[in-house]
Amino acid sequence: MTEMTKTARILDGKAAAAAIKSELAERVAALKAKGVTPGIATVLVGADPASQLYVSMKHKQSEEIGMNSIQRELPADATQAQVEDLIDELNADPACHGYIVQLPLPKHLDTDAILERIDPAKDADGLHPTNLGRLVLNVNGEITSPLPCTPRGVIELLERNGFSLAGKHVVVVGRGVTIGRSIGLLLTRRAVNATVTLTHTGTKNLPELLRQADVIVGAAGAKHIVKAADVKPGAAVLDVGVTRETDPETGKSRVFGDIDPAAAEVAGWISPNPGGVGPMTVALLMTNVVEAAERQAAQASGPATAR
Ligand SMILES: Nc1nc(=O)c2c([nH]1)NC[C@@H]1CN(c3ccc(C(=O)N[C@@H](CCC(=O)O)C(=O)O)cc3)C=[N+]21
Repeated sequence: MTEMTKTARILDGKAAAAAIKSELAERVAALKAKGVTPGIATVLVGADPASQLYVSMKHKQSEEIGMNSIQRELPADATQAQVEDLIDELNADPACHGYIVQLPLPKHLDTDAILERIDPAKDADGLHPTNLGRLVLNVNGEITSPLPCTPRGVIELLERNGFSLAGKHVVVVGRGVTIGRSIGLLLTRRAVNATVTLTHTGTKNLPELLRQADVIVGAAGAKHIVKAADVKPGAAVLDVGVTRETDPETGKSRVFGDIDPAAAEVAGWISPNPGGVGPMTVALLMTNVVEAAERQAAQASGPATAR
């Protein structure tokens, strides 16, 4: 008797992100031909090394596809008023078509007030209350406002690998705004047509629900909360969770996902972490800004009658 170890196909986020970036490079070139260089900005408050790394990644990749990148920094002890002045400045800057405020912000700042101050048309994260509200209200029509990046990245990663979500049951683990709470708004739109169950660390019958899933999105930030035994054979499993632990013996920091690695032997598809949804988030962040620039350019040259 031969023992076969099945291995899931990889949802390669780096490859899908590279494809998106080459498409974006063409759209950037088309905008430049019309005299518009799409500009992305980041606001970093303080000098957290992980945040600095993430921000520099975003600038490097934006410049690679021909975008203009604007890097703004404030000291860790910046006041609420200083951050809000910078937001007002970027809102008014025609060279900045979209931007993010890198999270988390220092604890003394009112994060919600800062995020709500961003011009919704320039909201590169797609998480401004106005943009989330538009998603809630518009189930059928075309959406002409920025969309949440990571949820959009998850959907693009599946679709670009030939995985159709129509009619599928997606079980999402995690209720944070960046993924858990917002991804259902995209997945249940008629254009995608998936069915969504939103679960979290307080869900009592989580294994039972997971076993019914055609797609599992692990975004609770709870180490290995999704066990191999809870994955339906052939299901697509996407790992978006990040849990950092310091090894007490070596003192080294290690990163764990929400998915038990043994799930790869049961799943049909698996997105690695790193190399999965992370690169997609950056690609969709840039997509939001290019789309914002396209809309702002169209408005500037549009008919003068409609008001
Ligand atoms: N306003 C705001 N918007 C964000 O989108 C946002 C944020 N704040 N704060 C922090 C988190 C984290 N985040 C990541 C994006 C890409 C990778 C990524 O590409 N990771 C690589 C590995 C990169 C590496 O560590 O070398 C990967 O998964 O393969 C990771 C994390 C965006 N965030």
